[in-house]
Amino acid sequence: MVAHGHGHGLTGLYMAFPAFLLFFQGSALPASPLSSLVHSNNNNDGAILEVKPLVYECGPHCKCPPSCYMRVSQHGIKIKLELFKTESRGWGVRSLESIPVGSFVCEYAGELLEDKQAEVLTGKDEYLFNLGNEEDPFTIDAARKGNIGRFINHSCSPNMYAQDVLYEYDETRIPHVMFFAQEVIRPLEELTYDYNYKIDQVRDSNGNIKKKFCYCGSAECSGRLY
Ligand SMILES: C[S@@+](CC[C@H](N)C(=O)[O-])C[C@H]1O[C@@H](n2cnc3c(N)ncnc32)[C@H](O)[C@@H]1O
Repeated sequence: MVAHGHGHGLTGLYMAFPAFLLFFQGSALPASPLSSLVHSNNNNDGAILEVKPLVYECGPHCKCPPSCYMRVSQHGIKIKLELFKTESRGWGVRSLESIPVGSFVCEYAGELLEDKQAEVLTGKDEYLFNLGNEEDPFTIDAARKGNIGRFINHSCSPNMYAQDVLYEYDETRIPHVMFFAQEVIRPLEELTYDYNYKIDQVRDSNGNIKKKFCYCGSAECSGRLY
């Protein structure tokens, strides 16, 4: 399987789609979600300035209003984004406006797969995002259903990071994957994140190492996506 994703560089990404919601019906929230919040570097403007292992936002069980500053990424895309054709990497996504550092940009939406399901998918693995739990791996598949997040390309010098976020349930194996700006992003600059592949670790169904060149154009480019 070829999926990009968190930390492990195994292989791809996910929004709350119906299958996922059904799966989580009845999941319990922690007794006090606020007590589990990662507060540091989350300022009153709703900016998260560096990636955290996990961020709890306020959820349906909190008494705070929808405008609460602990509801950073759950209201959807607020920035004008544009899909455009890149020269060498297919479709890409750029912002039509300036994005302040730490701002929420968009979610990676798709269907939730158990890793075993993902393994049997063939030919459509470029839209897989691995949620990164080694023992209980889940994958977000944006091949058939997804949002604009599925068109965001990889860069070896990315301007966004993927942040795990929970708010409406407490299932740490299946967080929302939310993209935040890790620097000020200028208008018309392409949005990118690090797919986190490990070179020579991606294999085809026969066990042969797969190679893909990286065309991110960064001065720090490693030359290979995987
Ligand atoms: C999640 S999709 C991104 C959207 C894709 N460009 C499209 O047109 O649908 C991932 C695929 O985009 C291409 N891609 C993304 N970043 C790339 C990069 N830096 N260099 C080369 N190809 C890239 C690869 O084909 C990769 O498998």
